[in-house]
Amino acid sequence: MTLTPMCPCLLTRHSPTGRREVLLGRKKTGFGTGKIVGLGGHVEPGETPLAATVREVAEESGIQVEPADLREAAALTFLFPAKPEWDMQVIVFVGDRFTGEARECDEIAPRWCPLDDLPVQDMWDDNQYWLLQVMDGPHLTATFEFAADGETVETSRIELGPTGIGDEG
Ligand SMILES: Nc1ncnc2c1[nH]c(=O)n2[C@H]1C[C@H](O)[C@@H](COP(=O)(O)OP(=O)(O)OP(=O)(O)O)O1
Repeated sequence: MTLTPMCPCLLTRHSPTGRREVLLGRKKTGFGTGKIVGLGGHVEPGETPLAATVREVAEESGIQVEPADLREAAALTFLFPAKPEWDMQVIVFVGDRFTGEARECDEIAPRWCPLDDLPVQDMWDDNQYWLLQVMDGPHLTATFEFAADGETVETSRIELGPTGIGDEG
């Protein structure tokens, strides 16, 4: 089984009215075009998931984040039995310290979304099972298996607890 390593990042802030928001973005190109996802992307060969996250956030939004200001929040496996070439190993990082204003690029249109009103209908189905849990909770390790439509989570296996998987590069 080959799992493509990916690294979505969830940056948060408080709006002027005190609402907590997370930086997501609508994908304009490539895999998952049209979906709203965390900023991030592929971990390149020889790169750690943390370094890839810092690089992808800067490339996709112009926002600068220091590695020390990110926390590994989850290690997720996405399995697509009907499309195994889509299988992924995803390390999710979260953080609330960064500099710069998010700007749109060719790949993605970033937008701040209230955590209490996420655009779930436009997000990957798996997000409903883990995204809010990882914002403040303990490290999460989980596997999601998608149905033949490539869209719907058919089974999920969630276990709590640190794994350290993101440190391995
Ligand atoms: N199922 C699911 N749940 C949550 N998040 C995601 C998925 N599938 C996903 O692809 N994602 C996330 C992971 C990444 O943050 C983005 C997709 O990144 P992508 O744009 O494909 O990666 P890049 O490396 O930027 O792309 P290219 O430059 O190679 O085109 O969505």
